[in-house]
Amino acid sequence: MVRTSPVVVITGTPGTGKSTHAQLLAAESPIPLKHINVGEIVKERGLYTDYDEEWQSYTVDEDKLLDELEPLASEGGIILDWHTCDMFPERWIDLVIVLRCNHTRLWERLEKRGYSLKKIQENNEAEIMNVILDEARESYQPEIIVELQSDASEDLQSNVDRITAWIRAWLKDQDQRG
Ligand SMILES: Nc1ncnc2c1ncn2[C@@H]1O[C@H](COP(=O)(O)OP(=O)(O)O)[C@@H](O)[C@H]1O
Repeated sequence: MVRTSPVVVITGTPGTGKSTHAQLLAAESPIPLKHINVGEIVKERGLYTDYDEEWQSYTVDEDKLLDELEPLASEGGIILDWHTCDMFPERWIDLVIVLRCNHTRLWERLEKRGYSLKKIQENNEAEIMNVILDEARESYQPEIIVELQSDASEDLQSNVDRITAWIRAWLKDQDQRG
């Protein structure tokens, strides 16, 4: 089944601005895009095997999660907002946005969110080490990966403008394919 609307992944270290971008993109997209906050779905629908107290995070049941997302992805017209991206089958994905944030700002955001020091350090280290960008590069073709800086609020609008421009081009390309 050929998708008539794209599947856009917005990924990045926690705190880089995934949900903020996803919400604005869903509001400004030229076609309806459903914002799927994957972390919320995992919690709400019990798509996990256990909860890791130390890291304050759920151990995701990958098979259950992919079964849950498969119909949405094949339909298209969704934004997959998650702090990891290597789990999604390549055939699902049309565009991968990797958000980046200056690690000092990221530290402040995660502190404000009330993360434990251990969790702040772990995520800060991941951002400095380009962990999510490397993960995206190992999982998808380079031409569908776009790295966007998300430090200041003006970045938000310019990033979403770039993504909506990409969506328009994708739609035109689909029309031409017939
Ligand atoms: N580009 C940006 N400029 C300034 N603040 C931002 C930006 N993107 C996100 N934020 C702020 O950073 C915090 C984390 O954003 P959020 O979207 O929840 O991140 P994530 O979903 O990646 O964990 C929020 O307080 C949000 O308002």
